[in-house]
Amino acid sequence: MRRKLVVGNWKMNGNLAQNNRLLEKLAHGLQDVSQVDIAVCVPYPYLFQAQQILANTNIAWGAQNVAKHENGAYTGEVSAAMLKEFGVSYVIVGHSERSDAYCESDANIADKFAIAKHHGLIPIFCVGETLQERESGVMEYAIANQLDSILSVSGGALLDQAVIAYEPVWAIGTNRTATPDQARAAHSFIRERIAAQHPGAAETVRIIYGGSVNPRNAAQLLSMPDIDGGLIGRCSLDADDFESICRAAC
Ligand SMILES: O=C[C@H](O)COP(=O)(O)O
Repeated sequence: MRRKLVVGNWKMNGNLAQNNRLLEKLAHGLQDVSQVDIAVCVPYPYLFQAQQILANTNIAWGAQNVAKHENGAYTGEVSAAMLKEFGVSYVIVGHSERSDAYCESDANIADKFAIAKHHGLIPIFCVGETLQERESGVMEYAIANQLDSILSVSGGALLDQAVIAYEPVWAIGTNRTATPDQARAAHSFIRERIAAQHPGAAETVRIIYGGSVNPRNAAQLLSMPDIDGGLIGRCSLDADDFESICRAAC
C-alpha cells in the first residue's frame, strides 16, 4: 500500500519572518498526522531556515530544482550534494513553470532526475499536458513522451521511491482543477505506461496530483484510485489551507 504524500511547492514566495510563522504553525498543527508523508519545497535561500525549524518534526523539506551536473563552472546552479548538506529529502524536477520559462529539455530533466536519485534525494518528476494538447486529444501522447524520457534512461530501479506529479498545465494557478475522473484517468494512464516496462516500479512509484488543489476539492481528489497525494502551490502558503489538505489525504 503506497503512503499518501502531500508536498507544498512555495514557488518563488516567502520571506524569513513569514516563513518562520508558516513553518512553526505547520510543525505544531500537523504534529499528530502520521498516516501521510508531508513536505514543503522552499526556495533555495530558505533551506537552512526550513532545516532549523522542521528538523525532528514529521515534515520533510525539499527544493524546487537541482543542477544536472555534480559541480563546476555552472554559475547560479545548486547541486544535489549541496541540497543534501541542508537535509533536503525531495526535489522537484521538470516543473512546467521551469521547463517552459527556461527551455528545459526532456533530456535535461532526465539527467536531473538521475543525479537526484544518485545522491539519495527523492525526485518529484512533473508531467502534464497543455490545454491545447488536451483539447486536441493528444494528452496521453504528450504525457507518454515526457514519461519516456525518464523510462528510457532510468529503468525501474530509479523509479523506486521516486514520485511523479501529474500537473495538467491548464490547472496550475488557474482555479480550473482537473475533475477527479480526469485526474484519475491520467494517473491510471501513467501507472499503466510504467507497468508496461517496469511492473514492480509501477506499484511502488507514488503519483501525486497538482493543479489548483484546495481544502474544498482535496478530499475527493486525493481519495481517487491511483492518486497518491498532491503537489500544492498557492494553498501551501497558508498554514490552515495546507493543514486541511494534508488531513484530507489521511
Ligand atoms: O507545484 C504546484 C503546482 O504548480 C500547482 O500550483 P497551484 O496549486 O497554485 O495551482
